[in-house]
Amino acid sequence: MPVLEAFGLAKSYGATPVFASIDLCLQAGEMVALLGESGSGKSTLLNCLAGLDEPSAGRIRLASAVLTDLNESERALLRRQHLGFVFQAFHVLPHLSVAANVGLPLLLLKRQNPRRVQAMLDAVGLGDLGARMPRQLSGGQLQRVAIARALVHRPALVLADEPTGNLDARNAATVLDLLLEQVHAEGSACLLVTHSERAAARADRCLLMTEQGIVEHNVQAHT
Ligand SMILES: Nc1ncnc2c1ncn2[C@@H]1O[C@H](COP(=O)(O)OP(=O)(O)OP(=O)(O)O)[C@@H](O)[C@H]1O
Repeated sequence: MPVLEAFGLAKSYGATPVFASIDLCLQAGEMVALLGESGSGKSTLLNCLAGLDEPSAGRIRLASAVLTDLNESERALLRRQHLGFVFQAFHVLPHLSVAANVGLPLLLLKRQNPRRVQAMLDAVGLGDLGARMPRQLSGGQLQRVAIARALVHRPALVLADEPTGNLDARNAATVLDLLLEQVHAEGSACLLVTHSERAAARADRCLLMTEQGIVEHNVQAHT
């Protein structure tokens, strides 16, 4: 069964439509890139899929729950259990150590597990840096912390919004490869919003947001 299914999603602000006729299906363990012009509604769609915003029409099923039938507190619980997030601006908490940041989703679920935290730190190449504070890390390292945190609780779905937007080309490639590797290893699905065809080419498949809805998109592979 797919991890995420959306049917006929539409979103308007007042009389202004942002998107319409969005159908989407993500399987476990696949990273799907979502491209689209600025303002086409990619971030708004991610917010709807995360249950942070409500679509004007349509239905979303996430991890066998119908998200669009849930109230706000039920959506918050579903988000905590089944979603991981990676943002452009890292969103690592500055007053917590690297290990505490990675362990936060487990703490919130009352499933603390230092061995799992260490395994995720090892997986993203930060095995020796768990005791450091975020200010002692580079941008590329901070995004690796965010990837470890997004996956530590084995979420069904990871939503990544421009995760390499603040990184140089070399760090961007490393971070994307790590995200892809971890998504494959952990069996989560990942929706990667990006402006970069180069980033999109690293995903398992690529979609394009258009005024007619979402369509499959072929990207040229670059290194
Ligand atoms: N709260 C809001 N109220 C009214 N309009 C909004 C609101 N949030 C977003 N919009 C509008 O919805 C449209 C889509 O915005 P969104 O940020 O989802 O696009 P995007 O594809 O993610 O853009 P970018 O690639 O530039 O980040 C834009 O025209 C934006 O101005």
